[in-house]
Amino acid sequence: MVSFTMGKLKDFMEVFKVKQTLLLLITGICSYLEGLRIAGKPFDALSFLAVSLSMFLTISGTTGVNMVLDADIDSLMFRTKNRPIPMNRLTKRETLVTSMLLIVTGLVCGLLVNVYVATSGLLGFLIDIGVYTWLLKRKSPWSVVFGGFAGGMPALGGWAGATGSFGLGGVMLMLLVAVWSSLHIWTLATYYVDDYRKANVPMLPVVYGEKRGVQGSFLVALIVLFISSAIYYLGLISIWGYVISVIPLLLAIVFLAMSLRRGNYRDASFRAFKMVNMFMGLFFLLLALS
Ligand code: HEM
Ligand SMILES: CC(C)=CCC/C(C)=C/CC/C(C)=C/COP(=O)(O)OP(=O)(O)O
Repeated sequence: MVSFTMGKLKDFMEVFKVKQTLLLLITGICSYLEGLRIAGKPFDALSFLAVSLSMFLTISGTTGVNMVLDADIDSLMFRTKNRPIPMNRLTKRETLVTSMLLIVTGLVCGLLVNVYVATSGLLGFLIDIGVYTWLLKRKSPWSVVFGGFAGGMPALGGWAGATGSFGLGGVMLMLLVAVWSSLHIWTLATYYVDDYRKANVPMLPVVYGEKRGVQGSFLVALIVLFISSAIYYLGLISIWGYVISVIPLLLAIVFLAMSLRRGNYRDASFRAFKMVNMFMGLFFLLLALS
């Protein structure tokens, strides 16, 4: 019985995409801490716990619903074919029921803090599942430009949990993550372009080619650099926090620019993917520490 439960737990951890959920949670928690600093409010353990739990549960549940809806695509792609649902280690039904329970519990936790935290959680779910997964992912190369705003919701909700409203700082941090999401996925999709093509997912590099995938990533990386600079000028992150976190982003920009001359689009995109994830984690951790 115990091994069965441990096995199920491991499968649910995979369905909830632990690494992605963790970085999303980091953006939300660090926005919360920065919001407290800017608002001059004291740290309140109960509020912090409720906001963190709300985000963890809604993000995990949303990812689980995405996995249920994408199970057919996942079974066709090398990168995702061994996931729990395509491998019949979890049923769609148990995954959907568990995910929806997590989302509802997460939204209630959010409401315990304020309506803004709950609203950002609900928007994250609706944009990820409604706009990205259901409406656009199988139809448009621009799906992630809109779906990325789901990724920005934890940052917005964290800020609102601390300050009591969606302030300029929260909107700027949300925008950073939302725009960064296109860079995050287009670098990955350029590396896995054959996989996405096999599954008929019209990601940018599938529709317009790998070079366009790199060009799109390069352009978005410059926009992310601009938004991160604006956040620095708003006084939300210190100069050393900004400089340290921007280094991997600049490296990604160099990798992408060089590949436009050398033609090694895939491996440059994969290296850029790792760099831009490092940028995101560093930026938010140093935002909260500075
Ligand atoms: C529409 C927005 C997004 C899409 C479509 C997306 C998609 C993906 C995909 C396809 C992967 C690879 C997963 C795998 O191979 O198992 C991934 C990994 C990941 N994502 Fe996202 N993601 C999005 C937003 C975000 C956001 C906003 C964050 C964090 C702020 C994030 C953090 C991560 C992390 C940390 C990983 C693991 C990276 C690694 O394996 O090194 N993602 N994402
Ligand atoms: C507050 C709240 C609920 C926010 C939601 C945050 C969130 C889960 C963002 C991730 C966005 C997303 C669509 C990832 C899955 O992409 P994919 O299906 O293309 O990835 P895959 O190919 O690896 O399955």
